[in-house]
Amino acid sequence: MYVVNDAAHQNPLQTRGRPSISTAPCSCSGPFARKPRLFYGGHPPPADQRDPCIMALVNRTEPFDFVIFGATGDLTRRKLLPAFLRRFHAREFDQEARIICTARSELNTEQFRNLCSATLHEFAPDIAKDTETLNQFLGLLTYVYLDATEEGPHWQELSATLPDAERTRVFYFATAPALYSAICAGVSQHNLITQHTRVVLEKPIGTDLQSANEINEGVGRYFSEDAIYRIDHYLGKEGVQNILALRFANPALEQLWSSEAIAHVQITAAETVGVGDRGSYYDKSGALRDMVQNHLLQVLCMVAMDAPASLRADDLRNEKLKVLNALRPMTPDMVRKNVIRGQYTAGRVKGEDVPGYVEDLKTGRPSDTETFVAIRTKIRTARWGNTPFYLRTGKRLATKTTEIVIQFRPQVWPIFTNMPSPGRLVIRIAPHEELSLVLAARDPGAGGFRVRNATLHMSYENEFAVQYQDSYERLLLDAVRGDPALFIRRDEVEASWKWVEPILDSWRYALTPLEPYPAGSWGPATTRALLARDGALWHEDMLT
Ligand SMILES: NC(=O)C1=CN([C@@H]2O[C@H](COP(=O)(O)OP(=O)(O)OC[C@H]3O[C@@H](n4cnc5c(N)ncnc54)[C@H](OP(=O)(O)O)[C@@H]3O)[C@@H](O)[C@H]2O)C=CC1
Ligand SMILES: O=C1O[C@H](COP(=O)(O)O)[C@@H](O)[C@H](O)[C@H]1O
Repeated sequence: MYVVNDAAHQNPLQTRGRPSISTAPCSCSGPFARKPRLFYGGHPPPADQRDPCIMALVNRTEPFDFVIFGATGDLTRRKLLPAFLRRFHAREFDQEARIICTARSELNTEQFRNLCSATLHEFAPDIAKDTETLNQFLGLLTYVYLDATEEGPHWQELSATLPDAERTRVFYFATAPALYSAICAGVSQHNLITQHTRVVLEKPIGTDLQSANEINEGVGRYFSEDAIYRIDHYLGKEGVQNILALRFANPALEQLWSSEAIAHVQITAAETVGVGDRGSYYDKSGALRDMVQNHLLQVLCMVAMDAPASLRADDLRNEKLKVLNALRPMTPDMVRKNVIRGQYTAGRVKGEDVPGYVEDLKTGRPSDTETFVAIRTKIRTARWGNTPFYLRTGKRLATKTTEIVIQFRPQVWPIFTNMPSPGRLVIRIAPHEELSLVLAARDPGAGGFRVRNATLHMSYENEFAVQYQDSYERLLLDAVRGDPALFIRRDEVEASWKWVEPILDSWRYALTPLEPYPAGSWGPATTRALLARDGALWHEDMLT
């Protein structure tokens, strides 16, 4: 049988999708013997359709211990456990792995596994229906009651689940950040930090620069920076990583990648969902902290950074940091002119009536938290100095869309009398990964030389016949393997907060009005004016 070579790789960005296989002889007989079929890291076919010789070309991990703090929470249920189940099903790790789940709910392991079974049927139904895989996976889970803020025997119980100091050990903090320091102190006091331990921090890393520093220092007292993995799930998205390939594997495109050819860049993360049951968190956060400080700025970095020397973590992070440091600082006057903040009111989304934000909160009190933000900014570099970047995100918008629009400049001396609007490249990340290049083309037929726009379109789903990983699948296993390339370094967090803070300060003095927008729209009406003054249109307006 052909077997996967388990050699740990150095950088999944470089090796992902092409791990080596060793050629131990196949022990099978019949039509499949010596004729292995291969698939690339996606989900293998259901068990009953599996070719006995199929070996996933996935980078198998060594056995590891993964401890989740906050294992009864929403994130663990909806994202972490389904992601692990999928990777287990793809045979990226085997039954020697241990996933230790901790929280304050009074449960034993059997009760916890039963809860997980129901959760996995809900959030990974395609895999959970394979009972053999599901049961094997549930067998990896152990539940330990643990209140991070209290000393007590539960820490010894946790310790007892971690007998092997030589194994990779990951602590995943899926709790409120206020608990991070207490958890670090607990694992340290009980000698649970080994030289093979790393820690994954969920967002938000703070609500401003000072609180971010407090969190980073709190964790930094126990873990060195290279053992701290700050997750930003946007970096794990296939479409976001593809920005690297698009830019740095297509030199012709990279030649155009500057203010010389690019009039402006739009980065949009629009959601149709409202605040849901995360109101108590969201109302203290708002769209600027929840989405812009982290996800949108990271995407902006991927679009704007210079080519890194390699795909190694620090090379990537150094280039991203330069972009963050080059963002034009916001003064109160600039915030007033360049930032729109809005809050959704009742409206219709996808054909359904939905309530406004304040009703969604169910507190009975008004709120001045923004559920929408649009920002016009510039990057003070020779490459980008003359190109505005527009960022926009919001809840209860017209469609679920995450995309980047690269708007090219118009022809300097048009020889055609009826030139259409200048071309653009649209990098769509959600709901599907797609690339569209809008170019001018001659309209065929009689009637003179007419030019109009035509679109070259590529859908990743059609182009690459693989079902690729969700970002949490990728990032969890990157943390296990010890590859920090898609995680955020402390100085990036600080630089992001430094840029965002003046906006928050200016809002505190009510210098920017909170504008209502109906659910199902594209945000407050003034959002259009932000671009109109540069003679530009948002993407949806270009299409009408
Ligand atoms: N949910 C999401 O979609 C996202 C969440 N995040 C972040 O992930 C983190 C977790 O979010 P989420 O799952 O939604 O939060 P939840 O409130 O749903 O879950 C919190 C978890 O923390 C546990 N917990 C609370 N207090 C203690 C304590 N003193 N000791 C030990 N465990 C404790 C809870 O256990 P118990 O209930 O048993 O007490 C529960 O398991 C947050 O930082 C959030 O910002 C980030 C991105 C998305
Ligand atoms: O981190 C967050 O991201 C989600 C949006 O993520 P996406 O992958 O669906 O684009 C957002 O809903 C949530 O408020 C925020 O905390």
